[in-house]
Amino acid sequence: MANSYANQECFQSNDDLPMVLLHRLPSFNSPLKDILQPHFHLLDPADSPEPASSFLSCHAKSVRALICIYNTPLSAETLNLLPSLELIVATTAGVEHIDLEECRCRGIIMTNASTAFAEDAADHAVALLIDVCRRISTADRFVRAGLWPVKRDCPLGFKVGRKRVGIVGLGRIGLEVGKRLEAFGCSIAYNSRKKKPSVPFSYHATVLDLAEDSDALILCCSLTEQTHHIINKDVLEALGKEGVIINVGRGALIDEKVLVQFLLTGDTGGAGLDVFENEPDVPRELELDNVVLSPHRAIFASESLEALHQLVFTNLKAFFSNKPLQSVFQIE
Ligand SMILES: O=CC(=O)O
Repeated sequence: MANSYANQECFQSNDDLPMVLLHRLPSFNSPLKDILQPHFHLLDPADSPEPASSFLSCHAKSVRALICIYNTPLSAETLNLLPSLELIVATTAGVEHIDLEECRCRGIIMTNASTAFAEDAADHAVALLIDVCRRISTADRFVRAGLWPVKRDCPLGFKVGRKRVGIVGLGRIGLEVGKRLEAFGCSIAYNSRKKKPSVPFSYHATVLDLAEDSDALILCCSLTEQTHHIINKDVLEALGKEGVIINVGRGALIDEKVLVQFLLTGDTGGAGLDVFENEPDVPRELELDNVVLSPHRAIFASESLEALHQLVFTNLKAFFSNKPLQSVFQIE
C-alpha cells in the first residue's frame, strides 16, 4: 500500500476517483470513511505504518482536497506538505484547530459543519437556558433523592419568557437560538464582528455593552485570538448578580476561573455549560444547583451526524465538479 503512493504517477489512481486526504488522529475513527470510499480515492496516513509527516511528504503532493476529522490539529507545517491543497472540509463547526492564517494566505477554501449542526446546537443552548432558569436538573435530583415527600421546598427558578437575551456570535447557530427564543417572548440582541443588515435583533458593538443590556448571554461564536476569554470579570460584572451565562461555543471563550469565583460568591446567577477550558476536566466547584453541565454534546444528535455526512459528501462532489460549495467558512 505504501509503495503504491511512492511517486506522483501513483496519484493517477486505477479507479479514476477524485483523491481526498483524510486528516485524523489515529484514535478518531469516522463512519465517513466507509461512506466516501465508493466515491473518492481516500488517502489515510493514520492507516499507514509510516509517520504521518513522512507519509504526507512522500505521497500527498498532488492532493487538492482534505477532510479534517473532528478536532485533529491541522498546522501550517502539515499544510506546507500539501502544496496543491485547495479545499479543507472541516467536520466540526468550530475550526480553531486549523491554522486559519496559513489557509487565508494560501487562499485555501474551507467548509465547516455549522449548517449540519446549527439546529441541534441551538436546541441544546435553549435547553440549557431553560434548565438553568427553571432549575430542571435540580428538581430532577430533588425527586430522585426522595426529598419531595419530606421537604417541600425544591429551589424556585426564574421565568424564561421576556428575558433579555444577548447572543454572542450571530452565525448559523446564533441565528437559530434567536429564532427559538423570540418564540418564548424574549427580546434578542447580539454582538458579532459586524452588524448584520437583514437581522431584526438589536446590535451591540461590544460584548460589554451587550452584557449591560442582557439578563442572559448565550455564547455561540468561534474561538479566536479575539474571542479568547471574551467573558471576563468586567463582562460578568456588567451582566449582574442574576445574569445567566450559556456556552455552546468553546470553553476558552470564558475565563473559567473567574466564572467559578462569580458563581461561588453569588455574583453570577447561573450557568449552562456544554464546553470547558480543559475538557474533559470540569472544575468540581461548578457542581452547583444553579449550574447545568453537559459533556460537549450540543451539536450531537443522530440526525445531525447524518446531515454532516451528507454535507461532506455534497461539498466534495461540488468541488470536484466545479460547482458552488455549501457551508463555506469565511476566513477573516
Ligand atoms: O463543538 C463541536 C463542533 O465545533 O463541531
